Amino acid sequence: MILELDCGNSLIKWRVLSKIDGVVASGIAHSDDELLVTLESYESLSLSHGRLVSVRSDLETTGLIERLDSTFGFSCQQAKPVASFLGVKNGYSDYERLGMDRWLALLGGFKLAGNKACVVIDLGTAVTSDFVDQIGQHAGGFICPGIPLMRRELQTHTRRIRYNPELEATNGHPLPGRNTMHAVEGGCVYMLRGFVRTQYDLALELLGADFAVFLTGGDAELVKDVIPTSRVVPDLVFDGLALACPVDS
Ligand SMILES: Nc1ncnc2c1ncn2[C@@H]1O[C@H](COP(=O)(O)OP(=O)(O)OP(=O)(O)O)[C@@H](O)[C@H]1O
Ligand SMILES: CC(C)(CO)[C@@H](O)C(=O)NCCC(=O)O
Ligand SMILES: [K+]
Repeated sequence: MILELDCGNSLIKWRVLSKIDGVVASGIAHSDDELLVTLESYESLSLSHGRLVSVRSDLETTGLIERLDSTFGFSCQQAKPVASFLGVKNGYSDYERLGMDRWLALLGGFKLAGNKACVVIDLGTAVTSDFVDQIGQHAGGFICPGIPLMRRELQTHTRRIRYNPELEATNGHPLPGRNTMHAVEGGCVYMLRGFVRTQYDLALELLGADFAVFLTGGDAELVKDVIPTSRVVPDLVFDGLALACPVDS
């Protein structure tokens, strides 16, 4: 079985693939410790390979790889930056600086689009967009705060925005807020929706009319109706990870 890890800034998303049954287990962990404890608690998992993408520091990432090796006895492959792969050309002036989660989602998106132009928007802690044209040239993209960061900044830099967001999850398409919590949570959703709309307009200019739009990340559902032709692909980063780190055997 193959362990796949997406180590983001706030969470580690993990899943386990079996050759025969596909995804047999998945979850999120808030720390390396939690991840290892969780994985060890599954008696039915026999992990033989691992692959990982990380936007964390090299020190943190190597630390996790070493702990996985000593606990389970396999060395986890790490997706590393490359200038081009599978027909996609990294558009950053310094390709190593492009977040690996963005690069993998882009590889996954271009393949899913049938090697055609696409826009990939990842709505998580941070929100990112990336554009790739029909010949696989990545044009670059944008990074902006996602809902958790917007919410936290408002609470940190004002005196009277105080509420517990856990009381009510951000909802789909809110009406004007009649209390602070609804005003902020709804406002953040509209910020994302506005961003997604502008990315679509920009894609029309940059890519012409024929492009696919893929949405991924925890908040993709909140914006999907902004672009009716868009597809929500929750595992796009994992799809890209499998392309970048194939496991044979
Ligand atoms: N089960 C869940 N756990 C955590 N966040 C969730 C969950 N379901 C939806 N969300 C939403 O998803 C967003 C986080 O998305 P995602 O997990 O894609 O973040 P991320 O950018 O990958 O984070 P990281 O910085 O860890 O990479 C949050 O705004 C949160 O509201
Ligand atoms: C933008 C994030 C934080 C999104 O997870 C990640 O892709 C990252 O750390 N990127 C490095 C900076 C860049 O992509 O330009
Ligand atoms: K992410």
